[in-house]
Amino acid sequence: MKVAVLGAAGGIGQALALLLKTQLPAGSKLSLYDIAPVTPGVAVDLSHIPTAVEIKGFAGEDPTPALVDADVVLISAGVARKPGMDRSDLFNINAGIVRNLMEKVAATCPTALVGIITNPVNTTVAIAAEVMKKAGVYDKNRLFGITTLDVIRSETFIAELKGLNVADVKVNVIGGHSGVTILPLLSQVEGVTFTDEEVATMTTRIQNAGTEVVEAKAGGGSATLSMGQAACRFGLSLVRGLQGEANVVECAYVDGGSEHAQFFAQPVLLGKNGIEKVLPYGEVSAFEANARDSMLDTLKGDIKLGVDFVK
Ligand SMILES: NC(=O)C1=CN([C@@H]2O[C@H](COP(=O)(O)OP(=O)(O)OC[C@H]3O[C@@H](n4cnc5c(N)ncnc54)[C@H](O)[C@@H]3O)[C@@H](O)[C@H]2O)C=CC1
Ligand SMILES: O=C([O-])CC(=O)C(=O)O
Repeated sequence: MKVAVLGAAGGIGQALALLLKTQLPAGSKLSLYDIAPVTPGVAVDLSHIPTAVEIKGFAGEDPTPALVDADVVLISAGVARKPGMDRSDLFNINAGIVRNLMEKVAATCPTALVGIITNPVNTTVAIAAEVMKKAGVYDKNRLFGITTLDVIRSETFIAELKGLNVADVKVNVIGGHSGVTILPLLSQVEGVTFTDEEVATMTTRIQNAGTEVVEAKAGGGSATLSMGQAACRFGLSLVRGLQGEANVVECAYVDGGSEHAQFFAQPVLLGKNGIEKVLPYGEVSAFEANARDSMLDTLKGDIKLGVDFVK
C-alpha cells in the first residue's frame, strides 16, 4: 500500500506524515511531496523512526515522482487562514494549487483514492472532481473531502460536556466543512440528551471550532495537529477499506448522490474501490432538519464556484 501526502512539509503535512509513519500497516510505502525544499529532509528525519514503513521525500515543482503507484493521495498543500479570514478567502490561492496537483494525480495515479484537506473543502473537492472529469478519469467513489476534524471535535466536546468516555462517543457530522454547512447530528448521540440551549451552543461551537484555533494561534495559522490526527484516522480508514476490512465507516464530503447537493458530507462504507456504499445519515431532529435546509444555498454556491473555476 502506498500513501502520498502532498503539502507534506506544512503544519498538517508533517504531523500527518509522523502519524502515518508510525501507524500504517507494515510493508506500506509513504511518499512525501511539497514545493518546499526541506521535504526530502522531513522524510530522512522520519526514516529514523523504527517502523516497517518505507518513506521517501520529494520537493520541487513536479509531484509526479511522489505519485507513481500511489493507492491513496492526501492533499494538504496550500495556504491556511489568519484571524479575520473566512475559509472562502483561501480560494484565490488554493483553487489553483488543488487544480494543478489534481492534474498530476489524473495523469499519474488516476485510480488512487484522493482525500482533500486543503480549504475551502466545499469548493476544492468540486475542483478536484472537475479536473478528473476533464481528464476522463473521474470516479466519484474515489474522491473525498476530509471532514474528520469536525467529527473528532464533536466527539471531544460532547464527551467533555456530558462526562463521557470519549472512546464511546460516536457522532455523524453532515453537510460540508465551513461555518453553517457543518452540522453535527447531536440528536443521534447514544446515551445522552441535550437541552435546546445545549444543542444551540454545542452546534455553534463545533461550527466555529476552526476559528477558535485560528484566533488562539493569533496569526500563526490554523489547526494542524488535530487535523494531522483527523487526516491520519481518515487515511488509515481508506487503507483498511482497500485491504478488505469489513465495516469501515467514516463521514466524508462526497459526490454520493445526495438529494441535498452534488457534494454532501455523510457516512460512507469504505472498501476495495473507495466508497462501497453511501449510508443514510438517519433520523434528524426538527432543529437539524432546519439547519440542514438552511445551509444548502451556501453549500451549493461553494460547489458552483469550484465547478466554474475549472470549466
Ligand atoms: N479539511 C480540514 O478540516 C482542514 C483543512 N485545513 C487546510 O489545510 C491546508 C494546509 O494547512 P497547513 O498545513 O496548516 O498550512 P501550512 O502553510 O503549514 O502548509 C501548507 C504547505 O503547502 C505547501 N504548498 C503550497 N503550495 C504548494 C504546491 N503547489 N505544491 C505542493 N505544496 C505546496 C507549502 O509549502 C506548505 O508546506 C490549508 O488550506 C488549511 O486551510 C486546515 C485545517 C483543517
Ligand atoms: O478553520 C480553518 O481555517 C481550518 C479548518 O478547516 C479547521 O480547523 O476546521
